[in-house]
Amino acid sequence: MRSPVRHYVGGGFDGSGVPFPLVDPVRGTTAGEAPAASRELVDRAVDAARAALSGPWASWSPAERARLLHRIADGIEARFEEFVDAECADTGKPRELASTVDIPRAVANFRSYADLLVGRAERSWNTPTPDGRGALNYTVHKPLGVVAVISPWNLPLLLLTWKVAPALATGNTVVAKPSELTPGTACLLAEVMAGAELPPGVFNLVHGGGGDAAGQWLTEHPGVDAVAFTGESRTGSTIMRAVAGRLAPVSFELGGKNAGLVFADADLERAVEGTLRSAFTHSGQVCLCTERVYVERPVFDAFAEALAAGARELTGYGPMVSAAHRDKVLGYLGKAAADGRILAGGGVPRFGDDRDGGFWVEPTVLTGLPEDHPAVREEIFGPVVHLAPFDTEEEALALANAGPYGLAATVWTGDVSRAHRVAPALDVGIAWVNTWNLRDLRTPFGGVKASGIGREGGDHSLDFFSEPMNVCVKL
Ligand SMILES: NC(=O)C1=CN([C@@H]2O[C@H](COP(=O)(O)OP(=O)(O)OC[C@H]3O[C@@H](n4cnc5c(N)ncnc54)[C@H](O)[C@@H]3O)[C@@H](O)[C@H]2O)C=CC1
Ligand SMILES: O=C(O)/C=C/C=C(\O)C(=O)O
Repeated sequence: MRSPVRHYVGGGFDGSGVPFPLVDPVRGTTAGEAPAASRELVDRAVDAARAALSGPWASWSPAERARLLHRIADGIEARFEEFVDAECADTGKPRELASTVDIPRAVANFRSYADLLVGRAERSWNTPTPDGRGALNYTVHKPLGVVAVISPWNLPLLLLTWKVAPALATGNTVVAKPSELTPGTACLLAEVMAGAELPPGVFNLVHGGGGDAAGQWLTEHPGVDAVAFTGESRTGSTIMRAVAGRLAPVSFELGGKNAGLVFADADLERAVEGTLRSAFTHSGQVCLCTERVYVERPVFDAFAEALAAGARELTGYGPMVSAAHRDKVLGYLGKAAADGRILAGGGVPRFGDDRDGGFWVEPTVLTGLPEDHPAVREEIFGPVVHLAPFDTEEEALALANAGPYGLAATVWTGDVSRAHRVAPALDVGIAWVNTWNLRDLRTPFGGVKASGIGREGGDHSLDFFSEPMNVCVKL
């Protein structure tokens, strides 16, 4: 059984609220419960965050805030195995994934924003004036105020800390709401915060659902100055409407339907290995995963055969996060089976043990569907990839750039000129050439079209969470 999930408001833990069940995705059994925050508790969290803005936190220097971020990172490392346990219990993801990606990246999120903060430059300009004495203009960065951070269930701690770290680095106060499906590591993070000598109210955590629950009450709250959100594009639209009346800024990382392009000049083995990783990491439940691959016709059959064989051989993958999500993914597979061909997977694996009650879907390779088919156009967010051939570079680009999303893409080619021609022509926020998900936390991260608003990462996050103010001094 998990340790109790609690809210953290004004520097104190709080277990109030109607409990909702937490389900083990591996077996489908109830594995604990979490309290749903009342509207009154959400109000208290926002009030605590507002009050903390004018408390001792306001006078912390960037160097002090950077030291705090390192203390938080140290605190996560000190309880590393507990964090891994909680992340696996909530998501069902393989231990290997949580211990090499999710939890180390949460640590890196705090450390890298600490380092960026210390090295951040304030710009200045010498401005000529008619009297010849000039003026000095310089920029001061102020916090936005109370920031709501709303995060999804797929990479719970990674995506929460990706926003909490820069928000605190820049002097804001935070009210965080993790996904109701995966509250465990956020609660451990609050325990780490409680031991990190953070003034009360600087970091607050409330649990509960999205619509007509903690998420909505937070985004509609007049005391929330900005919203940073990762999740579904439709939820992003709802949140935009919620903040529109008070014109609060938003930073959104939303869905994707990411394309991979495999050219005939690519190292095919490397392209297959990379596509297995980009399609099936965390069973496809990463917004950056590849869901459609376009392969140059001369190598289509060889690529399809090798990818399908690789998918059939995959072991050690995890389940879908919930029964509802499993049913959504299987719904797409049902339609795809009727309208196209399944080259690998396509169903539910049988284990002959208690995992048969869990939310599993086989790694699946599809082909033969038209481009307007729901399984090719809509974000499935599961272990499903569709393959289609192309004949020219122009056609490949047109196929990749079609559709409402524009988050990420991969290009597999052995031709350097082609790589530099094709990658920038893709309508996405990030294009990888001969690799996937190689991340440098200083680079801009986000999507175009329905995949997001704004960029996070490096200075982009520090800029979003700050209000730049110009001071002009006549000399
Ligand atoms: N980064 C991405 O691209 C992600 C995409 N998804 C996609 O979204 C689908 C649904 O997953 P969910 O986690 O349910 O995504 P979601 O967008 O519904 O939820 C993400 C977060 O937003 C909150 N939320 C939901 N409705 C809200 C509202 N009206 N106001 C404020 N907060 C709200 C949720 O409680 C959760 O904390 C998945 O099947 C997948 O297709 C899910 C996770 C990440
Ligand atoms: O920041 C990263 O490296 C990963 C981000 C992934 C998402 O935003 C997602 O899966 O939702």
